[in-house]
Amino acid sequence: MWARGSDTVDAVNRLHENTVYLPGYPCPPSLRASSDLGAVITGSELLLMVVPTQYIVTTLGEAAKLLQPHQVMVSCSKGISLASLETVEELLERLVPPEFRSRLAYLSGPSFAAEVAGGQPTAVTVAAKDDQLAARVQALLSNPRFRCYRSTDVIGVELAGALKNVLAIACGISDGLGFGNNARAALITRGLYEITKLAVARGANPLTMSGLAGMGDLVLTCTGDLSRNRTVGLRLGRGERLQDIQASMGGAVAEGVPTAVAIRTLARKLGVECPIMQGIHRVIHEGANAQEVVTEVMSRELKPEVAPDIIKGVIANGSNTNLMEVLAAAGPPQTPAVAEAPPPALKATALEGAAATAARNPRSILCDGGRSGEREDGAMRTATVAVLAAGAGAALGAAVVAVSRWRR
Ligand SMILES: NC(=O)c1ccc[n+]([C@@H]2O[C@H](COP(=O)([O-])OP(=O)(O)OC[C@H]3O[C@@H](n4cnc5c(N)ncnc54)[C@H](O)[C@@H]3O)[C@@H](O)[C@H]2O)c1
Ligand SMILES: O=P(O)(O)OC[C@H](O)CO
Repeated sequence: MWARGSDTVDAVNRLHENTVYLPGYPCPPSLRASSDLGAVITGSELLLMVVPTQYIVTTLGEAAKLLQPHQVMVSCSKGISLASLETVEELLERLVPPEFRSRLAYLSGPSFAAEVAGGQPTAVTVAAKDDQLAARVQALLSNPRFRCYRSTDVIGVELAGALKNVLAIACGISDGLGFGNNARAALITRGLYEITKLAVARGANPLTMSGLAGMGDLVLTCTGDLSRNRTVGLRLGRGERLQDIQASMGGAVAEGVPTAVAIRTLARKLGVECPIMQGIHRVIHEGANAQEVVTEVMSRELKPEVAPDIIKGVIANGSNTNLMEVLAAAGPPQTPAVAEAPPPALKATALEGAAATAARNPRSILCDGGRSGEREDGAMRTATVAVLAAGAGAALGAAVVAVSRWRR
């Protein structure tokens, strides 16, 4: 093991415990620590790179040139470079020799170090562009207490791991302000939507966001008090200053603090709207009042839960997902049959008609068209219901009937 500080090296070699960063968890006596990075790199077959993202370039630097194609490097860092807006994948591909690029893998997912060290059951994702490399790392690192899944969606796994840290700070702030479970659940859910939009805009598979590196790590870090990012948020919400919080962390890092800056710039460049992430940036880096930011975010223009252009992006980027295989296998889409909203007195008949149309057509899905919402003074209206014939209807099975009613 390489460590920067001689106190860490000493503690691991003499006491067989990382008393500086992970006290209370004995290391195997066979583990040797050194501060000679070149020696550690050249003497290893599989390297785990676990340096905080903002220090990767200065730490690895010239030593990256020592890497040989028979070796493998697995990054466990979760962040985005503030200096260049690069993901860890992009940073490493720039630093290592060209022939080593195919030897890079990325490990991410819900994994508090203390629980892993304590032998608690943990599941993570290992991503590599080459599935065979991912499978090799998966086999090497898995054991009955540490289960690795594999993926080839490197950008998805990387962005999910980096962006959840910003949301963990948001959840901490919310809890620190005294908001309840509803607020935390809303932040996690709408935060995942923002992560998905950004990741899909960078070419990620949307399904990765519901996996261990996405939803898994997001839930862990937003709700688990072992999280440094959530803890920073909690203390901010209770009124402490960021500088004081960071100064008290003994060198430990909350990756979400710099990632919040990087992601604001990245979101602007990609043209992706991320109100929660932007709000967090304003609170932690611009000194905005958290209560006021919450009110602003909650008072924005009302909108659909999932924007239509996101669905298009998801389909376009999900070309290696089962969904696209299902769509392709189901053949060309059929002409949509649409049942428009009837006057209130006739609605039951029209809805039954729409449902009957769906039932006759095994390839159809019946869903809420979501187009109504216009006010008709004091009147209660029934939502427009559209029967959309989608090619995947047959494969998806049951038709869903969603009818909504509302009163203003
Ligand atoms: N701790 C976890 O539970 C956990 C789990 C999964 C992934 N990660 C990721 O691993 C990465 C490292 O996190 P950690 O928990 O090991 O860090 P940490 O907060 O425990 O420790 C910070 C580390 O950064 C080093 N450091 C501080 N200043 C530095 C500098 N100027 N140059 C080089 N190194 C410097 C310190 O020596 C120390 O090793 C992060 O990207 C984190 O998101 C952490
Ligand atoms: O302590 P945090 O907030 O850096 O989170 C640690 C890991 O990323 C959890 O998977």
